[in-house]
Amino acid sequence: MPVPEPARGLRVALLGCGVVGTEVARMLLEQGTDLAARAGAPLELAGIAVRDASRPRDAAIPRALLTEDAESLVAGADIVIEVMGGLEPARGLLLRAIEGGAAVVTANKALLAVDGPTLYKAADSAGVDIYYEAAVAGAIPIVRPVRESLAGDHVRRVLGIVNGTTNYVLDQMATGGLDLDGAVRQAQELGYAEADPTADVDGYDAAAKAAILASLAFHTRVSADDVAREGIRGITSDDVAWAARTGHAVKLLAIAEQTGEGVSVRVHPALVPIDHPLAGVKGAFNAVFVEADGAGPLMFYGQGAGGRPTASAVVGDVVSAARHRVLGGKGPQESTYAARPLLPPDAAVTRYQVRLRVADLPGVLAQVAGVVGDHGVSIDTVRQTGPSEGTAELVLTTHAAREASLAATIAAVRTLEPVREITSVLRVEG
Ligand SMILES: NC(=O)C1=CN([C@@H]2O[C@H](COP(=O)(O)OP(=O)(O)OC[C@H]3O[C@@H](n4cnc5c(N)ncnc54)[C@H](O)[C@@H]3O)[C@@H](O)[C@H]2O)C=CC1
Ligand SMILES: N[C@@H](CC=O)C(=O)O
Ligand code: NA
Repeated sequence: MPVPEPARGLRVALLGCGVVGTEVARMLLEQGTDLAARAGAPLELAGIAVRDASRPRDAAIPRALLTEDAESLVAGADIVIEVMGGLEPARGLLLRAIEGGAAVVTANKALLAVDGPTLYKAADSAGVDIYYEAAVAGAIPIVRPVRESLAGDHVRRVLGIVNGTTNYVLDQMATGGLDLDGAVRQAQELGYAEADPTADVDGYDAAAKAAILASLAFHTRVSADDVAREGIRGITSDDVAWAARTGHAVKLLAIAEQTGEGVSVRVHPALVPIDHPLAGVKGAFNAVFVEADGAGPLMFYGQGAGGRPTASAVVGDVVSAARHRVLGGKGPQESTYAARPLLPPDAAVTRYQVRLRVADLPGVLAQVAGVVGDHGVSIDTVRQTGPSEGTAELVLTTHAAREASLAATIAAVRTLEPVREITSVLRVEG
């Protein structure tokens, strides 16, 4: 039997050698034999583009591979991996890689949520792959299942925790371990946070991921600007403690829904009942629920951040792209044929928990309840604590109401004479 010709090695260019890039390089170098067998050709790490090649680095990174000339590295590559982050030069380098005929793999959700369509169109025209599993929920296979496994189904809703940093921070606040700033610092040290962690804290990172997931799930172009976004900066330790007292956990949720009217995508903190599976998602773990007509409910769970888990998703994509180089073919392209209308943020319908401090006088509860009812919002439960120093705390939980009705209700309640303070307004989900 003739001995098969060894396949030509594929030149892989790595852009960025931070938390994720270091682990991608380690996997490519340490698992070369297995990866070559799975891809059908050796994956040769041709170089690693960095800002400063003289900086001390992990011992696994061969100095000879480091270059400060990303443009030249990209020019000769079969597969380009972008784990630098940021919009530029990442976008320009990826476009040049695609135009030069390379397949690209990126973890850069911020870029994809802002200008993904430019990259998808370029990849389509050049007939090359663009893969981005690591861009949503780190190690969890979610992009591929939504894009490929559910391509025959009708997805109604995607709901989940897609930011590891904020989940870690809320967890620390709940256990009394650290305050928001201290927990964010620790998330940075653990490699979960973005280069600028305000992207995590203020919900931009989760909004980018929600936009990518909604685009895939609903075959409709959704960009970061289309997502109603609220981060966790306003969440206090008191909110977290009250949540526990009323049988909830505070979570930063990403919710993408398709209704008869269109598509709504939002990111905000919410109270999740303590017996709901999302309430049990701890640390930097993520979980995503997908509800589809045929499949019914699906749940995806795993590590949403961190160097090695994210590198797992990146290297998986590299193997897929390499297989296409060896065997021919191409992965799926962007699908936006449905072009569903995008609904305004205040069209969302959800339940709310409102905490307010009121004067401890007879009839106050009836007065508040009357104003709430006048706005078409119905109260599910009321809880009162106090009195203390002449005031009592009311905790109202509503039935499902439109965001716009709730906003008008809160504005009216705030003007009532006995109302001293609206302490917090949190959505209740799950
Ligand atoms: N850290 C995580 O858990 C996850 C990160 N991601 C994404 O992966 C990407 C990388 O994230 P990290 O590794 O955490 O960031 P990082 O900040 O640790 O690493 C980025 C590296 O790229 C380098 N870099 C930036 N601009 C460069 C340029 N022009 N030329 C050469 N090198 C350049 C930086 O110096 C840095 O070392 C980002 O897009 C991030 O959003 C995605 C999922 C999870
Ligand atoms: N900063 C992100 C990293 C992964 O996408 C997070 O905390 O989830
Ligand atoms: Na993923």
